[in-house]
Amino acid sequence: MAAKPKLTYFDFRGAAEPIRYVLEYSNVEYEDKRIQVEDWLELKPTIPFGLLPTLEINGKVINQSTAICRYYAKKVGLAGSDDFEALQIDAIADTVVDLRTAIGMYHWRTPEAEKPARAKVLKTENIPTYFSQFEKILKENDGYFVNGKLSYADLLFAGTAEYFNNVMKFDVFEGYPLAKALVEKVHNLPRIKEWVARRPQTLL
Ligand SMILES: N[C@@H](CCC(=O)N[C@@H](CS)C(=O)NCC(=O)O)C(=O)O
Repeated sequence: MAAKPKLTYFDFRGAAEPIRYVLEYSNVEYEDKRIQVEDWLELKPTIPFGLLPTLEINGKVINQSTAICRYYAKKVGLAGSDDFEALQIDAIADTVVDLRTAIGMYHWRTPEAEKPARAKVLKTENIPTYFSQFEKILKENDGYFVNGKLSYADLLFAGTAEYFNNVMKFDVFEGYPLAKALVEKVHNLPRIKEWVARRPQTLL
C-alpha cells in the first residue's frame, strides 16, 4: 500500500491551507506535518528550494502550493473541464496567490517603521483593486470564479480569506458581498466545514 502523502508546513494556515482544503474536499488521507518556526533554520537546507509547503508523495518531495492544489483538484474535477476553463481557474488561483504574497511580504518582511505606510497602500490601493475585480468576476459567473461552478480557485480563495483578514487586522471583505458569500459557500461544503471545525487553531 502506498504511504500517505505528507504535507509539511509551519504551524500556520498560510500557503498550506488551500492544499489542506483541496485534500480534505477530495477525501485524501494525508499527514499534516507542522514544524516549529524555531526549528526552521536547521531544516531549511534540507528542503528543496528552501521553502514550504512541500508534499512528499511516492518518496518524492514536491514544492509549490498551487501546483499541489491543482494536482489533487484535477482528480476530483475542480481544475476545469477543458483547457480554457482550466486557464481561467489557474489565472484566478495565481492572482489570489499574488495578493497573498503581497500581504505576506508586508507582514513578514517589512521593517516595523515602514509597516503603517505599507498597510495604507495595501488597504487603499492593492486590496480594492483585487477585490473589486474579484467581485466583478463573481457577478459574471453566478457567485463562483469560473463558469458558475466550484473549482480549486474558489477553495484556494476561501482557504486564504482568514489570512487576509488576520494579517491586515480589518475585514478585507467589507463591501464585497459576493466574495464574502463565496467564502461562506466553500465553508459550508460538508468536508470543509468538518475540517474547519477540527483544524488546529493557529494565529495565521
Ligand atoms: N510559491 C511558493 C512560495 C513558498 C514560500 O514563499 N514559502 C514561505 C512560507 S509561505 C517560506 O517557506 N518561507 C521561509 C523562508 O523564506 O525561509 C508556494 O506557493 O509554495
